[in-house]
Amino acid sequence: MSTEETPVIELRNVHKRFEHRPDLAQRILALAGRPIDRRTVHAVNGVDLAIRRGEVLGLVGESGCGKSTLGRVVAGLHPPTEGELLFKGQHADKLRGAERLAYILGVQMIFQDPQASLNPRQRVRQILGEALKVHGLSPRAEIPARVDRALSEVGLDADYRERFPHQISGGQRQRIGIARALMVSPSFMVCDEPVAALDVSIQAQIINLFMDLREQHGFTYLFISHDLGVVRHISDRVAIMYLGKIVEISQASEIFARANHPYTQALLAEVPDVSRRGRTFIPIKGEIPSPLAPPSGCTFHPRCPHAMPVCKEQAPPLDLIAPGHWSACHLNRV
Ligand SMILES: Nc1ncnc2c1ncn2[C@@H]1O[C@H](COP(=O)(O)OP(=O)(O)OP(=O)(O)O)[C@@H](O)[C@H]1O
Repeated sequence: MSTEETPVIELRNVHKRFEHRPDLAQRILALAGRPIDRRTVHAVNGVDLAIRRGEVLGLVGESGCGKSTLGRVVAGLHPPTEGELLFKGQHADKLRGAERLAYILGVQMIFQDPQASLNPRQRVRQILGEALKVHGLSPRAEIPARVDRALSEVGLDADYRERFPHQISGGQRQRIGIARALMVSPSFMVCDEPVAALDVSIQAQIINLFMDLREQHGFTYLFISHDLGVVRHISDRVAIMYLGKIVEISQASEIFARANHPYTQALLAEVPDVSRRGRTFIPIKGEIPSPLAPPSGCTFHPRCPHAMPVCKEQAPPLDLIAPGHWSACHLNRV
């Protein structure tokens, strides 16, 4: 395989498990002697995924299905519990020194809540310059000019340099988060619900900024969102996640025109479509089960309108059902 074809990121049978985090009520009950629930949360449950250079891969699914955890695994913030993570064809856990730094800086994460991810006690120039200083990536004298360049790339003027995060609006704070990522010249961005906390009008501006940056720098994006409208707008391919697994993946146009998996079909049916007034709104039956006790077989079977006996017993693998289109459903096997 030539370097051109090597995916930027490749996951091979990646799992991420956590010890269950007790909530406040459970911690209070534990003080009274009630045993703490020590079951394991299987947040990512055997994901195979290759992300190609320059593509925008949208990752969609309901809250709690493991999207953020998968994004953090890709960005190197969570080591996989099991399976392999490759960056440009090299095993991420074997990278050392400059190669490890190239991965850690090359894959930047943009978070939903820029307020929480920006140090409230630092001015914008300090927030933006920090990684360059820590890693000795630039002579100190050159940092202010690089800060101004990054601010200009995200559409902010140099006046923002001296401000603190609380002196900036939500949309502008997200621009600062993106400028901070740009400072270390990444090639890949994991965007975890980056516009979910913003007003709709601001959302469009930030999405346009992501697309402009992609054009200028050739970035690759893993774009995590529960909003199919946003994902449809920007993605080349879309992966649908359910209880820690990818259940369908294909070109975005294919997913929206010919969704195969009953879960994807249900998600699409949930998107209110203003252009088709009077369309019936079909919510997905029931709630997403807890990853502490996932259902047997196909984990979607308790909510699936087409469930068959085999669905309760065997987990369907991802099958190739059309060129570039994979879906994990027993209906494709009967
Ligand atoms: N550090 C952690 N410790 C324990 N459990 C965790 C941890 N991080 C995530 N989880 C659990 O893993 C599961 C998947 O969470 P994750 O945040 O990845 O889902 P998500 O699809 O991104 O949801 P959301 O959209 O609500 O952020 C959840 O049950 C969550 O409680």
